[in-house]
Amino acid sequence: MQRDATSRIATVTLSPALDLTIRMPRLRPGEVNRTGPAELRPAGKGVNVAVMLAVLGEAPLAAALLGQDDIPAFGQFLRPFGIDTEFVPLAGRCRINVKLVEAEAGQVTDINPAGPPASLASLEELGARLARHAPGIAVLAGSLPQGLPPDAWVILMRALPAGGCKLLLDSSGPAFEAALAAGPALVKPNRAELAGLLGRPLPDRPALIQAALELRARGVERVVVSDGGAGALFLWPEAMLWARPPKVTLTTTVGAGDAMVAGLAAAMARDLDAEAAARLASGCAAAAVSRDVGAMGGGVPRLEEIQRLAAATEVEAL
Ligand SMILES: O=P(O)(O)OC[C@H]1O[C@](O)(CO)[C@@H](O)[C@@H]1O
Repeated sequence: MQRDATSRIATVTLSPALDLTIRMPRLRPGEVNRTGPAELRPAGKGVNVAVMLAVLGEAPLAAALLGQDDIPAFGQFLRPFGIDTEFVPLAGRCRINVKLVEAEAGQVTDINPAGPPASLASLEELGARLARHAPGIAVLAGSLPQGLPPDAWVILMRALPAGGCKLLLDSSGPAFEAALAAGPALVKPNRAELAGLLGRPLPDRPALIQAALELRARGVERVVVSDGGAGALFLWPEAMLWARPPKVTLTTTVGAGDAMVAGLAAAMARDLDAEAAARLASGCAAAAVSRDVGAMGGGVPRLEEIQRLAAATEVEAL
């Protein structure tokens, strides 16, 4: 679906990764673990969001700071999805993030090392290139590379005309806190990230609602707090909802949050109301956690499955 410039979505990843996914019944620490073939594929939060947006029928731009040796592999991976790219090269290789999926234990262990360091000049170059595409929506996703200050997202967004681009933020730690100054239209922390931002535990639903309201009081129009299998809270200007997708068979939790962010960005581009946005985002997340993760380049949910899960999502007004 080709959209006009006001709703063109750009995803920005400052610290992309090659995800190395290894599946095994159970990890035996300290022993030799032999497994079936592992999967290595281009990823990182904004990259994953762009792929899911393409599945939804959008035509996103994926922008990133990227180790120069990996630029061909990322381009090759994204091109078949019809995703345009804008990569500012960094010296060396991007990081390899290890995902250990233990089927018996039903758990995924992520090991996300630091990638190559980035400079302020590379960030400014990315901002200038992004400005040339004049996106209507920018998804700022993932962690920051070494070498950039916590307010890197704010610096990057200075390159875009003020108010000309809606920001959707999915970051964590000090970068999340600092990026609030860029005036995001929507933020999507998970429970732990929001608890980290506010410096207190958020043990139950009332605590999550209170925390989301506090973010709104800080000027964020739309707040989504994802809470794993329990669903997610959607705080919109006109409504507060809890959405819970139907139970699915879990294959991996990796990328579930990114899929939800893609649903939210598409909802924003399509001007969907709170309930429709909650359904689309929940359907994307549920389809992502139950996707077929077999082969290299696989692991992309089908649009029909997203639509089925979106329609079957329970939406409760709070
Ligand atoms: O930038 P972060 O927070 O290290 O997250 C990156 C990781 O998150 C994912 O995007 C999954 O959400 C992985 O593809 C990637 O390895």
